[in-house]
Amino acid sequence: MAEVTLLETRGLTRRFGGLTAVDAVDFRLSRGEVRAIIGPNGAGKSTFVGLLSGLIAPGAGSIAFDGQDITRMPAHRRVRAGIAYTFQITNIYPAMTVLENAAIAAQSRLGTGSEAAIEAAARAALAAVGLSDLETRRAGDLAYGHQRLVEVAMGLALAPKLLILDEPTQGLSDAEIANFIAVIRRVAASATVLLIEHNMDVVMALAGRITVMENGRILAEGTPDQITRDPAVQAAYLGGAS
Ligand SMILES: Nc1ncnc2c1ncn2[C@@H]1O[C@H](COP(=O)(O)OP(=O)(O)OP(=O)(O)O)[C@@H](O)[C@H]1O
Repeated sequence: MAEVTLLETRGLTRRFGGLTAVDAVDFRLSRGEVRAIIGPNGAGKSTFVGLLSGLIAPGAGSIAFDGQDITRMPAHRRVRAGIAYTFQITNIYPAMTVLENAAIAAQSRLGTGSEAAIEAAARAALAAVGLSDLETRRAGDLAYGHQRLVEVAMGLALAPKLLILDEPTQGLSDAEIANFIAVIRRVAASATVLLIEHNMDVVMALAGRITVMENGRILAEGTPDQITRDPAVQAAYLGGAS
């Protein structure tokens, strides 16, 4: 089946003072993929996805998304264009219920028009992450792993074409990680997923393709199999550990 490009960067660059965090990156993501970005600390992964979401402005280069040049589009418009982004840190409204949190995200997509439609979209997002039973609980009272799932549900309630997750399994227990893998497999049926992930078990379980970053550049790209066998990747990142 022919691959359709959803997102493409050319020469994407961001410097912080003398440091080039993202260095002329050419990157392509196809519709329907689950792609993992891996690489050592400081490789530029978070900066790269920050450029994609619009939270960080590029110094040079371009970003095309869904056939449109979004290089200079502000972050809130990128969300409306179909890019949802969840952060490394929990980003929910703790005093509100789980359902209200998802509804806030759904409302930002659907507007204030139909309350029933907003609630239905919020409930569908909670069902997708397995949180339906907890919808009346205060989000701030939930266990950390469940709060992370609320965050993913908020992303899903935006009905994104692309869901970007920055270290989503950080701080989760093994059981929560197993559940998260199942959640993302479901999500991948309707959205393209771009995942920064340090846990290689999660990467291997989910990613169709892996992009390895080092020093702001793409060091390698390929299937999990190709990446684990790549000598340059082993030397730079996997350290022979896998
Ligand atoms: N706002 C900033 N100001 C100055 N330097 C920054 C800023 N943000 C990132 N950097 C630097 O840019 C480089 C890339 O950082 P980035 O957070 O993108 O890496 P990363 O691959 O996501 O790392 P980690 O896995 O630790 O999250 C690092 O050297 C970092 O210190």
